[in-house]
Order: sequence, then C-alpha cells, then structure tokens
Amino acid sequence: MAYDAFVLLSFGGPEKPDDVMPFLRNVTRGRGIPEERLAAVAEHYLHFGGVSPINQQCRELLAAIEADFAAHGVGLPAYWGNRNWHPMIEDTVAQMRDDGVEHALGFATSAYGGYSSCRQYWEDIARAQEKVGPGAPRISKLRQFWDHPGFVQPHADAVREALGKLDPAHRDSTRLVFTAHSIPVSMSENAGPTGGRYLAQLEETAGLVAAQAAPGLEYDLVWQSRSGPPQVPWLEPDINDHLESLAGKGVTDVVVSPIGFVSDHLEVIWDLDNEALETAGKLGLGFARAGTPGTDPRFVTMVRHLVEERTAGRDRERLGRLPVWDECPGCCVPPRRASR
Ligand SMILES: CC1=C(CCC(=O)O)c2cc3nc(cc4[nH]c(cc5[nH]c(cc1n2)c(C)c5CCC(=O)O)c(CCC(=O)O)c4C)C(CCC(=O)O)=C3C
Ligand SMILES: [Fe+2]
Repeated sequence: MAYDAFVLLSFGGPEKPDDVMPFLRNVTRGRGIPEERLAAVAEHYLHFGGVSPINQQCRELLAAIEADFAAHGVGLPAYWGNRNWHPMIEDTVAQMRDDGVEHALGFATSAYGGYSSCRQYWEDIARAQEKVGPGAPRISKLRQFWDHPGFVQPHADAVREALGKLDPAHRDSTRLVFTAHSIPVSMSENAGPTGGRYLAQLEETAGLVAAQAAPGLEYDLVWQSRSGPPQVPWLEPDINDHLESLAGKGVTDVVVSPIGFVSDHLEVIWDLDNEALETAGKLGLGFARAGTPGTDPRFVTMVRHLVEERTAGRDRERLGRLPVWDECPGCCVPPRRASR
C-alpha cells in the first residue's frame, strides 16, 4: 500500500482564555459531564492563563518528527489535526485534500486501546472525511504503542530521574505510583476485542517501566482526572485517595509517573503537579513527579519506526506479551462509513 502523507492526531487544547469554554463544550459534547465539573475544569485552565500546553507540545513533536523523517529519507509531508480544538482535524483533512493527499498514515498521541484513546480517533477521522466529502484522503491509523521501547524507555528514565530527587535514606519506603486517565468502568469493560484492553495494557506498561527503572520497588497503577457524575462508576482508586492509603501503610515517599500520557499537558501539570502534590504535602509524603516522553529522541524515532512497519516492512519492536494488531479488531477498526 502506498502512503503519501503523515498526520499527527491529538486531543487539542485552548490557547487563550476565550478558548476555554468552547473547547470544554467540544470535549464534553453529548457526554453528560455535570456543569459544575466543567466550571471547575475551566478554573484549572484559567490558572494557566487559559493556555493548555498540549498544542505547543504537538507543534514541537511534529517539528521533531519532520526533522527525523528528513534525516532518514522518509518523504512524507506531515500534517496535524485535533479532536477538540484548532487546528481541527476537519480543517486538516480539507487541507490534505487540497494538497492532493490520497492516503495518509495517522499517529495518535495515545499509546493505548479503548474508546477515548483509540476508537474515538477513528471517529474523528470519519467525521472529518464525511465533512470534507468527495476527494477526502483515506487515513490509516498507526498501531498502539504501549509496550514499544521508544515509549517505555523514556518513561523508565524519567522514573529513575525522579527517584534521584528523593531522600536516598527513604529508598526502602518509597513507592512508584503510575497513573493514567480514569475512564468509566463500562468503557474499560468494552475496550478492545475481548474487553479490558486499556487496563491490561496499562498494567503491562507499568510492569515494564518499573522493571527497567527500579526493579526492587513496589508499585501501583491508579487513576487521575475522573470527570463523570458520581453515580457512574469510573476506574478507581483516585491518585489522591491512594496517596492517603499509602501514607497510612508506612510509605514515606512517592514517585508519580503518568504512563497514561505522552506529554506534560494540563491533566498532568494540574492534577499531579498541583492537586496530588498538595495531597502528598498534607500527608507528609516526599513527592517527585516523573516526566513524559514529550520530544525524547527515542519517542520521535519510535514514530518513524511505526511508519516504517507499514511502509518498509520493519519488524515490530515490542517489550510486552499482549496481542498487537495494526488495526485491532475491537477498538480500532475504522467505523463503517455510508459511502467511500
Ligand atoms: C483515556 C483518556 C485520555 C488519554 C488518551 C488520549 O490522550 O486520548 C484523555 C486525555 C486527555 N483529556 C484531556 C482533557 C479532558 N478530558 C475530559 C474528559 C474525559 N477524558 C476521558 C478520557 C481520556 N482523556 C473521558 C472518558 C472523559 C469524559 C468525557 C468523554 O467521554 O469524552 C475533559 C472534560 C472535562 C473533565 O475533565 O471532566 C477534559 C478537559 C486532555 C487535554 C489536556 C490539555 O488540555 O492539556 C487529554 C490529553
Ligand atoms: Fe480526558
């Protein structure tokens, strides 16, 4: 199959105060998120001047990918489109059509399976193609990369670096705490072909990162950034509740590693660097937050290698054992379209 472009697919975030509410309405369109939660989340964005770091992080990642492609003879022009904020994927797909693109490879900034992390990116693509109409390019999404060394190793190095900031005398009572975005339990049960894929992949990644970074330490996988109404069950425990229970068990220090994410966007810098840090402070826990891959050269190279799996027969590089597919038959099959 011949591909003639690359497109970075991401979540999007506001870049000025007036963007915040329209962005949040896009995110929560038809999802039953309570109005109070929206107002509270708007405050988190306004705390940072109404600017989420995520778009700038995407610009930097895209530039790094373009430079890496150029250095390695990958001749695909690179585009970028978001689900919830400008540049919107609809506009990007229209631009690609105008530029004569016929079939692009898409890389989503999420390593995992499940609805929000994978399937919804397919829906974004389908919606954009529908809107652009005849002549819209095909887009094939690159595979999930939760156990790729280019994702696992930067997380592991970041955990090691964070450990180095804590009191070495506390090493035996230090705990690794991995976090990912909580999702509704029903969404978790339906993730992937046999369900539970988001959770199973996160457990695998946590194990791989812990084994590389600090094989002697105990670790947990917990959740952050829950949003839905209280009567709807989401994955638990929340990081803040978990820190409280760790403090009660004699843990003195924590390294918090957001393996659910690829960059230090707002959910990381607010929910961890503000909220979880404050919780740890009240409990007297030493706290160090590990970084995310961002534009780590190994992560950028991974993106090219995923492209080359499709274009040049490159072998899949992976550290885990869970099944992997180019387009997994559960969360990642493209939605059926009326016409093509
Ligand atoms: C699995 C997952 C990822 C990881 C995979 C991926 O990256 O795709 C993720 C990423 C992100 N989530 C983000 C922000 C938000 N997520 C929300 C709401 C929700 N997230 C959900 C899940 C996920 N979300 C779900 C099930 C909801 C409920 C509503 C719905 O079913 O859609 C809301 C609404 C308000 C609220 O928090 O209640 C906001 C503002 C940002 C941007 C940060 C920035 O601006 O820098 C990013 C990268
Ligand atoms: Fe989210």
